[in-house]
Amino acid sequence: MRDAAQGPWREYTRHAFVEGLKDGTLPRAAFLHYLRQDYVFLIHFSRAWALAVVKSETHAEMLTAVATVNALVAEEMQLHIGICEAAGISQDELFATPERPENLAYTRYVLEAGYSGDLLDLLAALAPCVMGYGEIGTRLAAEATSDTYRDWIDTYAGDDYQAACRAVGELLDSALTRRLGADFRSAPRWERLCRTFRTATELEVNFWQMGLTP
Ligand SMILES: Cc1ncc(CO)c(N)n1
Repeated sequence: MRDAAQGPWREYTRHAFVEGLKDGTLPRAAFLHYLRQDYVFLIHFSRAWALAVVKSETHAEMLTAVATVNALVAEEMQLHIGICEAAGISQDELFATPERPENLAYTRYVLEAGYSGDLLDLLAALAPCVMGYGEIGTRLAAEATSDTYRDWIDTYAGDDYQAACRAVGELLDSALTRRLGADFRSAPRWERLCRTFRTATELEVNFWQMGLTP
């Protein structure tokens, strides 16, 4: 799926916003604005993973989806709450953040993929978010030249997040095999799933771009 989205994937994982996190040149105001939007993003992203529980067909699928909901709500959103609190933004203020259109477009696209499709359609839309941040985290942990955004980088480079990426990768592989067969890349649906993955990747690029314009 990533091979089918090469151009957008590179724009996503090497966006100017990401490079600013790496070398610490990203303005603090842009980072906090992004983080507030991302908190709202994670609310809807958690809802989409909860929909993955609804669309599961096996206990193993349910387990991974439920673990992802928990990791988002109990861990990743805590990072946002903690950083914002330290910057003087209360939880009430954070929760009341007005949603930017780029944010709304992305999360509702993902939810819609799940509402009208099956688990595969939903996972194809969810995968770029999970896997992209996993890639960005490991690269920045190795290449960062500043400690300014170290907390953020360490969250995505850390063992917990990386383990979640592996679990989601295994879920996607097994869900594809179960529904389309071992040769799922030759199935008629494959191309459309790749297109969904690509669109979600493009929406990630727009999300970073939004982050640069508070
Ligand atoms: C926009 C966006 N994509 C992916 C992630 C990773 O969960 C995130 N926190 N925000």
